[in-house]
Amino acid sequence: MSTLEINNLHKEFVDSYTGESVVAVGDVTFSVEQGEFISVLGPSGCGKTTVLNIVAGFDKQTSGTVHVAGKPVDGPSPERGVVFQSFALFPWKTVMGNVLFGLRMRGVPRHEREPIAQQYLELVGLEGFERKFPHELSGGMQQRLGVARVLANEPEVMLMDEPFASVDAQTRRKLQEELTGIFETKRPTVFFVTHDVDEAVFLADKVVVLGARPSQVREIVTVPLERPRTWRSVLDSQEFRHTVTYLTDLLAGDEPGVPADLDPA
Ligand SMILES: Nc1ncnc2c1ncn2[C@@H]1O[C@H](COP(=O)(O)OP(=O)(O)OP(=O)(O)O)[C@@H](O)[C@H]1O
Repeated sequence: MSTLEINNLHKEFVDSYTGESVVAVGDVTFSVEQGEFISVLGPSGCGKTTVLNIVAGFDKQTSGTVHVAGKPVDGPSPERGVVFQSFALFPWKTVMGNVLFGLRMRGVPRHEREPIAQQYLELVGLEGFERKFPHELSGGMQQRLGVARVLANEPEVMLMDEPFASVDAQTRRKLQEELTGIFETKRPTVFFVTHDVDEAVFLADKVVVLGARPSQVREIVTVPLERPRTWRSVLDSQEFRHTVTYLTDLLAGDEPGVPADLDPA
């Protein structure tokens, strides 16, 4: 049994004013194993966020099924923690308070909460900032807090919707490396939506490529890179460049080309 199983997912939105319907997700089927990192790529508007929202329980599919750890998804749950692009932290709570909140909601006994929260804050490099408020942190630190808050709940799957899109390019690289390190330490199951092919390949074990609307899975590409990964080692690797080229061609709608340096012609 896979941790996340999506079968024949289909979603139509009906415009309440005109009555017209938009097919946001055509027929999407794929699964994610426990401890696997999946990136989801696809053209703008192909339904990536809609699939994520349905897995999160924020939205309901028109047809098809989503199971997490064998149970059908029925509304939001800390078992499917979401890291948002906009951070979505509690501004009135401290860094520690933001992490403690989920633990309290989950019914973790009071005396266990703080050590668990501390462990996850250390994991994301926020030790020493426990008593600060979110507005006192940089964008990158807020995003790391978002990751700590979700992981402290030990979710079945961590859902991430372009979490690094609003931070500068240099911080983004750093956060991607940190997320890889966290993934390699804790091995959560991750479902990561992005537009960025390099990011998708750097982070993931597999990249799920969705086609244009009405979306279907075009291909699932296994990333042939060993872990641990750093940008330095990955950028030097032929496998990384070939995988990025292959996916870029796929997204452009071309037949994937043979990389020039492998072309015998
Ligand atoms: N609440 C909604 N009501 C009506 N249409 C919607 C709604 N949410 C999404 N859509 C439509 O569904 C389609 C898929 O949107 P979605 O945001 O899931 O795509 P996406 O692949 O995540 O896009 P992007 O890459 O641009 O972020 C789009 O055509 C969008 O306009």
